[in-house]
Amino acid sequence: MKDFHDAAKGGLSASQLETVLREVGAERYHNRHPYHHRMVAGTLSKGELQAWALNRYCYQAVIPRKDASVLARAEDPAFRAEWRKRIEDHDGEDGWSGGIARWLKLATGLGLPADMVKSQRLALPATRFAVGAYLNFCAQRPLLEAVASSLTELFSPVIIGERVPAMLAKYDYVTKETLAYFDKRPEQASRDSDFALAYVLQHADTTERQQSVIDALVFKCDVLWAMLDALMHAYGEAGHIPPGAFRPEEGR
Ligand SMILES: O=C(O)c1cc(C(=O)O)c2c(n1)C(=O)C(=O)c1cc(C(=O)O)[nH]c1-2
Repeated sequence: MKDFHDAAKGGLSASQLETVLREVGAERYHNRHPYHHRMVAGTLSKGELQAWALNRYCYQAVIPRKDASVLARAEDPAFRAEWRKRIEDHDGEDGWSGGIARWLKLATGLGLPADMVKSQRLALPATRFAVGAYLNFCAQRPLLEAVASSLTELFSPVIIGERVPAMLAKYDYVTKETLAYFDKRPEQASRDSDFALAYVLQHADTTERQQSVIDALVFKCDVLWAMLDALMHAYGEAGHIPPGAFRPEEGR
């Protein structure tokens, strides 16, 4: 395992920086997590899949809020015009015709009541903390780091490409309609991450800034990783469901 804490030492060219950022993804993105491996192997119980969908809803719900905080600090109108597409993707025209609504459909398609998912009350404490940390990071760190923290999206088409066919093949109750959220994501993620990567490569123009964008991406991988760790601890072998959190009706 590579340690990225001084990966920018001595300064990097733009293409070297891009290489390091991609290495962060190759080593630390959540497609390497055992919960994901179990999902694509078809060995998660329905309760574990429901718990994943329920908890991931908290992440989906915070994305447009963190994007609004990025937008609020961007001084360049062209940057804002590009970045606001992210909010439109998730909220749609009326709040409930975009990605958040499609994620809700995914959760209800797995048998969860919409109100329960939307309330976020039964999410794991660690999910709420991880998602809150992402929101705070984007609100408090410099704009460049907030943009860099979105670069996990460079790798999301890969995990979606692993997840969707496997879920359709391995779980007979999962339908294409339930997974419609993912139909648009790879295209949206590529558009967004191309823009974010170009911005980061252009603006990370000192060794210090280069290290800060690498650290931001590592942090974001940790957010996604921590969410799957929490699911595994609660719903996997250990079975330590925290008080007040979602309890699958069926046993494992
Ligand atoms: O399915 C996934 O594994 C996955 C990962 C990520 C990501 O890498 O952050 C995002 C999404 N999905 C996603 O659907 C999404 O809208 C999204 C927005 C962002 C972001 O950081 O701005 N990441 C992601």
